Amino acid sequence: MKILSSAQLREADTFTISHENLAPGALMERAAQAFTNWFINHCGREKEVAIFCGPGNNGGDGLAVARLLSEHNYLVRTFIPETDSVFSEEFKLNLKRLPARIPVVRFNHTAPLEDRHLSKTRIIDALFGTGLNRPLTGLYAETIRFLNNLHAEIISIDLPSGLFADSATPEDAAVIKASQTITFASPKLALLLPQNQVYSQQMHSVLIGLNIGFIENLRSPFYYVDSVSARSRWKPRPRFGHKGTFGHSLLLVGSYGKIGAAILSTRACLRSGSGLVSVSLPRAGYQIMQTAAPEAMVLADPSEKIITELPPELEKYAVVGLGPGIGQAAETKKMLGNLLEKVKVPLVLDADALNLLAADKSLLPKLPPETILTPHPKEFERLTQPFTDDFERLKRLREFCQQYRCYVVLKGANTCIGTPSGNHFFNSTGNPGMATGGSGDVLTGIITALRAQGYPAEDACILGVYIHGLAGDFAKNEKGETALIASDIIENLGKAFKTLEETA
Ligand SMILES: NC(=O)C1=CN([C@@H]2O[C@H](COP(=O)(O)OP(=O)(O)OC[C@H]3O[C@@H](n4cnc5c(N)ncnc54)[C@H](OP(=O)(O)O)[C@@H]3O)[C@@H](O)[C@H]2O)[C@@H](O)CC1
Ligand SMILES: Nc1ncnc2c1ncn2[C@@H]1O[C@H](COP(=O)(O)OP(=O)(O)O)[C@@H](O)[C@H]1O
Ligand SMILES: [K+]
Repeated sequence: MKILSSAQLREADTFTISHENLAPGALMERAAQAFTNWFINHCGREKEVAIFCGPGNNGGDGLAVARLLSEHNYLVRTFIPETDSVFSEEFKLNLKRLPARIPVVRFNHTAPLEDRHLSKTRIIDALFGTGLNRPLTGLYAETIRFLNNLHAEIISIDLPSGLFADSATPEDAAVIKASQTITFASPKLALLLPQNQVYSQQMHSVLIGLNIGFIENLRSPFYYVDSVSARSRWKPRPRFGHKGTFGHSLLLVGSYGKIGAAILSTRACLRSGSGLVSVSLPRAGYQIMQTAAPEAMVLADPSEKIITELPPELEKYAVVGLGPGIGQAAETKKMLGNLLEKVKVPLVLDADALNLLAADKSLLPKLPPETILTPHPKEFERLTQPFTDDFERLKRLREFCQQYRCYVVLKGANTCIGTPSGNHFFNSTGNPGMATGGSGDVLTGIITALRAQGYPAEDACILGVYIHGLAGDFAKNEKGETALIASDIIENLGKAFKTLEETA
């Protein structure tokens, strides 16, 4: 799914209205209906609903939602800040349509709102959406601070008011802190970035019937990977396939004390469909690996504690995955340099392989084209340089991928995959339970296995990250977030792949 900017959404609104000859307010009615459907499914009638409406079309949505919720027997009040803003036509239309039974409270100061028991209500924030063009001041800022201080549940329509959709919001700006944002037509870029997490704990995107053909022709470097887009990249295994069809993965993983990382990536690789898996690891890990993963073939490095050498016949493997648990010893770094000189098959680099690259950036131009790197934000910062905000980080990601013709999987909530063509794919699966040691090693195993099976680098990254998160979500259903460990993700890979297989 494409992530559209505010300007593109405006264009798509205008095109849809004129192309489908929609009556004034008809598209807003669809949006309000989509929001209301979500609300009815998630929020009971036990609490009163207080809807704060701004002067533009976001406020118009709020008024339409007030009418629809009242028709569904919710107790609703609306609140309109009195300023010298000009009300939009659709705001005025929906104000006219508001049934007389719904109170409209106009206020020019928040003090009189103190005794309206708002902390016991559910707040709907319809002050500003994608039309915000400068930080909020005056009564609007005061209203936002007042609402945040209530510590009530706030549900934002389209965007938390005060948040810029496509660029960095100034740090001291007044922005609603929502528990949920129900966003229209396309997830907004700002809601996918960690720096804005305080403004919306959850985000849910709903469709409002914007013209599909028009959206297909819009150009955007940003995509959201949902179940439909993940499924479209998945390929069934051919009936006459044999283990040779699905590739031979070589993993170079582990060091003394970190053989666990090697086991996690190996098991994940086996569970993700690689035809064969070989693991090269320090001698200390040989027996442990043979016992922990009998399906894998094990090659022991001459060194007891670290990886110092490349196994022979690199060309017989379909892919090489390197990094989890390897440490940063000088001999291991030499082996990495050697690998970059010799390797002719796709590479997946993670963890200390990335730290070794960061410590000697002269190795970066030697990365074979289409190498996949899977850093967490700190590792990415070491590879590039510190950034002031997440928008700058996205820019660095784009530049890095283009400069080194590589794919970067920037891990975290809504992991972002950068590609050499300048695109960014944000993942939709996963949960904070996955923030636990070893989760990343599992991801390396998955992506390596997908590359072994012949998935192009872009598909291997997108599908791998999606499946990893989906398995994490299944693990969360069983164990909850707190107790979740990386092995639980591996145990749920079967269920995750099966979900794709059955719905593709
Ligand atoms: N278009 C459609 O058909 C559909 C649109 N939809 C909905 O509309 C929303 C977008 O609506 P929108 O474009 O009217 O923008 P919105 O966010 O309500 O605010 C604009 C108003 O705020 C003002 N303003 C801006 N910044 C300000 C500031 N800092 N401080 C003070 N004022 C400020 C600006 O006036 P200005 O002062 O800049 O002249 C203008 O009056 C979108 O998020 C979605 O919810 C859906 O219903 C689907 C169909
Ligand atoms: N809050 C979160 N939501 C979704 N996924 C997360 C979250 N936190 C971490 N993850 C995922 O867990 C993995 C952690 O990887 P990493 O930091 O490399 O861990 P490790 O080095 O311990 O294996 C990444 O794939 C990341 O996307
Ligand atoms: K809003």
